Amino acid sequence: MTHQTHPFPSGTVLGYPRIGPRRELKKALEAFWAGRAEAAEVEATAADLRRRTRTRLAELGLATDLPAIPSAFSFYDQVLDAATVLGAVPDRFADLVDGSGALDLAGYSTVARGRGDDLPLEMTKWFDSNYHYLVPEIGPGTTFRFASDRPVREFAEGLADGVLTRPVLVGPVTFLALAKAAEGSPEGFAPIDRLADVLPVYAEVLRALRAAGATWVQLEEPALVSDSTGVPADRLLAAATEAYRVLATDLPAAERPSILVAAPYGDLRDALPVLAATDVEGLALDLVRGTVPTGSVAGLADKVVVGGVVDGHNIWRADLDAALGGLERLEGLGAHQVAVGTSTSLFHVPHDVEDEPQLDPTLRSWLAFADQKVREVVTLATGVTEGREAVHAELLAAADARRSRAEAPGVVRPEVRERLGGLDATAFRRGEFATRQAAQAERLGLPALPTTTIGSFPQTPEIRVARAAFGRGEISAEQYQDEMRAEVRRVVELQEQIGLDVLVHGEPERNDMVQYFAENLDGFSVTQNGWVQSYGSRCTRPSILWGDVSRPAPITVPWTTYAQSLTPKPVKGMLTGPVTILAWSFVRDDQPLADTANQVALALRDEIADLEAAGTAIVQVDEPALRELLPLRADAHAAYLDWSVASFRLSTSGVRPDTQIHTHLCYSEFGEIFGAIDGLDADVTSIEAARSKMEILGDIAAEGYPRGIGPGVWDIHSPRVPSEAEVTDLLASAVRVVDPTQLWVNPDCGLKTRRYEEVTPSLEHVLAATRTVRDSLAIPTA
Ligand code: MET
Ligand SMILES: [Zn+2]
Repeated sequence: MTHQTHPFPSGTVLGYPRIGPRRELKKALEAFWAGRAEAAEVEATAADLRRRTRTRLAELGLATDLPAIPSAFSFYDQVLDAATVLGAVPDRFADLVDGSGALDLAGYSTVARGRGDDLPLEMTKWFDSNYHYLVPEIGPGTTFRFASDRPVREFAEGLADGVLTRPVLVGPVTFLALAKAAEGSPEGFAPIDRLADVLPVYAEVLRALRAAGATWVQLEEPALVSDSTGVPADRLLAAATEAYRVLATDLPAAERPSILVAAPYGDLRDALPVLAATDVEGLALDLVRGTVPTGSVAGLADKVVVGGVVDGHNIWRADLDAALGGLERLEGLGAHQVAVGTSTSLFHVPHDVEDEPQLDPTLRSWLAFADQKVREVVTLATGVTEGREAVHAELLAAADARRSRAEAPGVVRPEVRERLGGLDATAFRRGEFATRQAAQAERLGLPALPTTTIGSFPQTPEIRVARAAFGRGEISAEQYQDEMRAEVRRVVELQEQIGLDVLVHGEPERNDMVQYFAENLDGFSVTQNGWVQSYGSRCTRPSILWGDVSRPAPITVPWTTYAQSLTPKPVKGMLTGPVTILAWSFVRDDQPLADTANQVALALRDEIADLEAAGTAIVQVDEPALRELLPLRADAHAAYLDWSVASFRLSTSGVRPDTQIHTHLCYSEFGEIFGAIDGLDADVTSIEAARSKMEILGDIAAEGYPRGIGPGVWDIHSPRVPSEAEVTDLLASAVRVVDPTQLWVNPDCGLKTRRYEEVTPSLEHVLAATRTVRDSLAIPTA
């Protein structure tokens, strides 16, 4: 040992759900934002949640006298928290900080949510998860200071309760790698340029934590497992060396807690030897996505290595035997101590399987939510310290669960496998686009710049009330269906009044675009309380894809054909694509994702065939999550894009040339995967574009993309109603870049989160703008 390391527990988790088993934090925050609760009430709810978390984790077997229990609470987002600690608040919110640079809960909420014309911090996906973080804005002039001692207070709160926790902070390299250059930054500036200026503040935080009694701190550095942060690899590695020289070497060990650098979501690769060569006392490795390093790694001899063998990102029970094997190999690397951990924080999974009494007991026996995963960690830690015999019964039970999973009816269905195995290349290919284009033009007779929407119309309180009543058995299936049909009729009439060209039924019957299909396909189950945080107070309830997938009966056909019966205009059928269904569910881990995606694709293919047979001329298959599952490592991109594009094509290639296939993409930057979008071979692609002022169109024009494209002309993420002039400008800029015969007109995304007060005038403006631009083109309208 070159210097003193504080004792570390034999088992730990990197983080735990923060929103509460019954979404208590969500409810408290939303009441506060709505003016129905005081900040002090939210603080009290949060303190209570933190206390319950500590108590629960201790009950489940994590140590309280060694820093096994993370102190990783957040009111909204951990990246915003780091910005708050560093005092890095954008200038437009400068009035919200007090004399010492701190934000109160109201100010913190405003930075997260915006006010009037002051836009909130931008939100984007956290690594390859479905969690969204807030993007810090850092410029050359951003001042950093130790502005919020919240992490210190929360640590002290645990200590006062008799629990020695381990504070968790986003590390300096990741914080800067995920930040964006503040507006007005000079060309070539990158936030990582400010590393030397944030490190002294991190050092102060570490000193304060030590003074409060913390023995270990966890600094999260997932940027080091990714090629996708925009910071070149050599720059990231140099930053890691510099950061941990300043924090671990220059700052003497006696003046700070021991440092655990955590690298969730993947393999450190070249960053492992770099981190191992620093004086940090511990490294947490993701051994679910990554592997145990082979060969020797210099510098591990005086370090604690946390082997993240329990998957923090999915819900299946661990293969405890294999996990122990991995930990044994890890011990072979000669670290000072090997501890057991989760691969990532557990905030990606729900709290407790016991909260799902309605789930099939066999399925339930295969699952591990956060609490079950803590038990797995504790079991494995016993196995490591006392030997396999000490946990013999637990190993057997885990093996039994896996066997039951492999053998249970529905997990492997020969008819599904045979059908997939029997496919040849033609199942993935449509005919020539030119032929399709001519046939579709003839069948549809649409005007230039056809107008449409993305699918959903507002989910009104009445719809939600009816769905809840139906769920509770208070109204019959017929009553529910009648109410939804009445809504479809209203939506169709509204679209006709506004003058849209291609109509939708409005999706009132869908609670969620993935769960709806999960509920109607074999191979899926849905939970009652399985909420996970998506961003801020928003949660989703991912479905569980556990078995071979097939479609027992048509799903959307009755809704689409009913809508079509009400209007002579074409009504688009609406489906969610295979990649998005996978991305927003907990997916089986016992076969390649590509195979699972193709099973979903075949079920959708059948649905599309039924829609086509029922007379539907246009079918849209949404793939908003196509970019989200893109692997963090560049060398894995090609294989991913191959199977994801193939599954979309498998779902859509069974149609006649005169049936028009649309797809819809949103939520992220698609420029990077433009080739894949082209590869989908959809006749028309609608894509989020309003906020970026149609940036994507440049790529499209440059690539010579031949098919239809509908760049969003209305940013539906805010309640703002765009003016007719604004939409006209966007469309006018679009027709300058793209051949007008390819152009469609639509909003950025579905309208389900908006209200009719916004939707009706916005769509009217879109239609008026379209007429203006059509006239200016002098293309005859049909
Ligand atoms: C997140 S993409 C949403 C697409 C879906 N068809 C909707 O309009 O809601
Ligand atoms: Zn969308």
